[in-house]
Amino acid sequence: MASEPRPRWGILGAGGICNDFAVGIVMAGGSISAVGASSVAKAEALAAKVKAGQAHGSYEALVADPTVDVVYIGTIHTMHRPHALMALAAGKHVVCEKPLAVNEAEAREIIDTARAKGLFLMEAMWTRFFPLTRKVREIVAGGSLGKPRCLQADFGFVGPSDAKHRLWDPNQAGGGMLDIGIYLVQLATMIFGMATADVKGTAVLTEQGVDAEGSCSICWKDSGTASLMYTLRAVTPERACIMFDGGYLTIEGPAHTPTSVTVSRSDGARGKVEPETYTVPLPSLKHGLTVNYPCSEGMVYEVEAVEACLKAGQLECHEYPLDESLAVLRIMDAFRQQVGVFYPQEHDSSCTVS
Ligand SMILES: NC(=O)C1=CN([C@@H]2O[C@H](COP(=O)(O)OP(=O)(O)OC[C@H]3O[C@@H](n4cnc5c(N)ncnc54)[C@H](OP(=O)(O)O)[C@@H]3O)[C@@H](O)[C@H]2O)C=CC1
Ligand SMILES: O=C1OC[C@@H](O)[C@H](O)[C@H]1O
Repeated sequence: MASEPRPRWGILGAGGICNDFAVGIVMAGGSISAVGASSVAKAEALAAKVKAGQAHGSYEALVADPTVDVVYIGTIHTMHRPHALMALAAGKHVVCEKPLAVNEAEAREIIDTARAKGLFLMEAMWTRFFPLTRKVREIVAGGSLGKPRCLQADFGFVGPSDAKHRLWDPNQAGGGMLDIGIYLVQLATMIFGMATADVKGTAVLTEQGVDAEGSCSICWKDSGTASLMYTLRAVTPERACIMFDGGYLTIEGPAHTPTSVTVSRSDGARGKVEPETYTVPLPSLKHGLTVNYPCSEGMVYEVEAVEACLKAGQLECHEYPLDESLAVLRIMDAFRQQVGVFYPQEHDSSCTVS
């Protein structure tokens, strides 16, 4: 019996993560129809590497390409909204890098558009598709450790020395929360859910006014608390620990791309636990392919998950639903409001942090 054709991908952008996601498609045995970038030379360079059929010198040409079914958007944060809206307007399914948009209001506009058009949309929160993230969810839902009560997690690295880099630039919605704090917040919503939470934040801001380091405490009064710390100026273990009434679960660093998880069960005697470790190594890169970001070999899991959704005709992914993208942005909006990080585009559009 002939197998169904795979969805044909278009890669919008040719920067660091676009390469890595495209490598994930190649590793999944998928099909890349085209790459579209700000210049044809950039598009051609990536297209040659991942053996895409076409290279377009504009994003408009990419989304208009009839051989593209689903567009992956890997441009800077501030371009996610216009690029997602452009691809949806052209009738394409969309997978958009994290954060789905700069704030909740922008994300809502993208989501409403996708839903109105009956097109698939997902924020590319690749962590959700790692085998060990799925294992963590299974353990939490299974209830054998009891109820999750607290989460403690960190993510940090020393940011680029180039002061103009997107991470430091308010015009590109820089700062640590939207870039890496988001991984901690999505872990918290994965454990404690999407209900409205009380958010308390503190942060160190740069001279340009973006957050170089921050600490975010979240309280869901009926379920638990999260204590999250991120930094762009220190190396951290990038570990996460979920604490239950019957023990604790440690996701070893790098927790956003997990390869080792230890479950420590309490036998009832205070201070005594029985540890059990699960490991799943990263998949190997296919010959000749290279990635820009640590552990991007794991992009393949996300590609497989999206393709499974498309094959099943789903318009969103139950492992990272759009309402959860909104819940995460709501928390990040509240955090930014408290620590005083506002982006220029938020002053002159209706999309403001509420
Ligand atoms: N899932 C993950 O692990 C990771 C996700 N990301 C996410 O991916 C996105 C891109 O990050 P990254 O790949 O590191 O960034 P890069 O700077 O490497 O690439 C960003 C791309 O955005 C496009 N772009 C459009 N407008 C501008 C502009 N005004 N200035 C600069 N670039 C512009 C460019 O596309 P073109 O090539 O067409 O010129 C550029 O290549 C971010 O949203 C980030 O959060 C980043 C790293 C890891
Ligand atoms: O998503 C990400 O994960 C890895 C980081 O290095 C990068 O800055 C960020 O965008």
